[in-house]
Amino acid sequence: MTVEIDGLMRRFGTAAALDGVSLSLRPGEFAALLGPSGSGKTTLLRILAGLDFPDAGSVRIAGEDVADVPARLRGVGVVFQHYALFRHMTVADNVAFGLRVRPRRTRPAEAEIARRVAELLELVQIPELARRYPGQVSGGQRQRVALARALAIEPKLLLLDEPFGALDALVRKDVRRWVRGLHDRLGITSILVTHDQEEAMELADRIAVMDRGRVLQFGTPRELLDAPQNAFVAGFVGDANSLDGVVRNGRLEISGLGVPPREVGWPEGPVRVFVRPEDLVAAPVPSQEGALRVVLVREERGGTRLVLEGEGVSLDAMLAGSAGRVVRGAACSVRLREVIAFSADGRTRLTEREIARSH
Ligand SMILES: Nc1ncnc2c1ncn2[C@@H]1O[C@H](COP(=O)(O)OP(=O)(O)OP(=O)(O)O)[C@@H](O)[C@H]1O
Repeated sequence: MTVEIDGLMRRFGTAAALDGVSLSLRPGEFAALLGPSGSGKTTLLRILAGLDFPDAGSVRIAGEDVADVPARLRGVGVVFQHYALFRHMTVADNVAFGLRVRPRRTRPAEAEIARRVAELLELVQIPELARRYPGQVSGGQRQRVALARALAIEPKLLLLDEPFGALDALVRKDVRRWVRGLHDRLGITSILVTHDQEEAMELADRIAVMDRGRVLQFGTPRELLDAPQNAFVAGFVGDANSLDGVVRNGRLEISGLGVPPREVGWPEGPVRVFVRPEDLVAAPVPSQEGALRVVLVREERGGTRLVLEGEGVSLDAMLAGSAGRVVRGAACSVRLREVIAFSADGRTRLTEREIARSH
């Protein structure tokens, strides 16, 4: 089932919540909308669900323009962060709700509804909770009820708005893996709204990075990490250090790192430079030589992660494998392995890996 979103605009007063959003989803795809608060993610989801309407642009679901299709006839299942379960209804009645409110013509008989609810509770692995009320089950179980309720109408498209936000970290990991498995088994198309990168990276086939009502890039997690198309994506995805740089006389100078200028074939002028922690390799030096100081040391699986501070900069770096141990307060120098840089307006990617080659 395809979803084609074309040129969506949505204004609230003078502010544009969506400012020309176009996206195309493949059948069976799991997409995520990732972006800071207020970037328009929920507005886009609400328009897809038929709970809000665009000022311009179109949405086609399975080839059909849904502008005039009311929410309950769109075949779209929605799960919100706060479940929105009916507290006075049992788990089974909550799941049955979407079927019972159908117009009589398409409403299944009660026996059929009961059969489908039992099947769905099996699917989400909580058959024993059918007669309980939402207040009598755990957060993770409530989330499963909300999913079963969204799936009851056999949606072609499943919309998930921060569905794991209210769960604690451990349950969250479990539930999201399970949701991805369910998506794969049912063969539906899903869109997840989140501001948690790790969640988007783990769950989604492709991620749309949003900022201020626009989609700045739509790509696989790998594409976003390896080839960000603009400075916003480079800074937002993957914890990169963002640094001021300038190209002068054909050489790139990066402020605050204490690394020598490098020859680059870029136009003269200011640039924004992004360096991932793995590509900023630190090694201790005698204290009078180092411009950078270690302020935090954290042991990780892949090595020792450091936070370094220098004149006007705070950097996430990795300790060189050969460096032994460092303590807080130690002086360090750094070596750059790979950088991604953009022109000052953030729109033109200059080049990658140029610095790496010059080492
Ligand atoms: N009903 C509304 N009335 C006025 N402004 C709104 C309304 N709904 C959303 N907005 C504004 O539109 C912009 C986009 O909001 P939206 O909720 O889509 O962002 P979001 O990316 O989902 O944010 P969050 O991650 O905080 O949920 C925000 O500036 C918000 O204040």
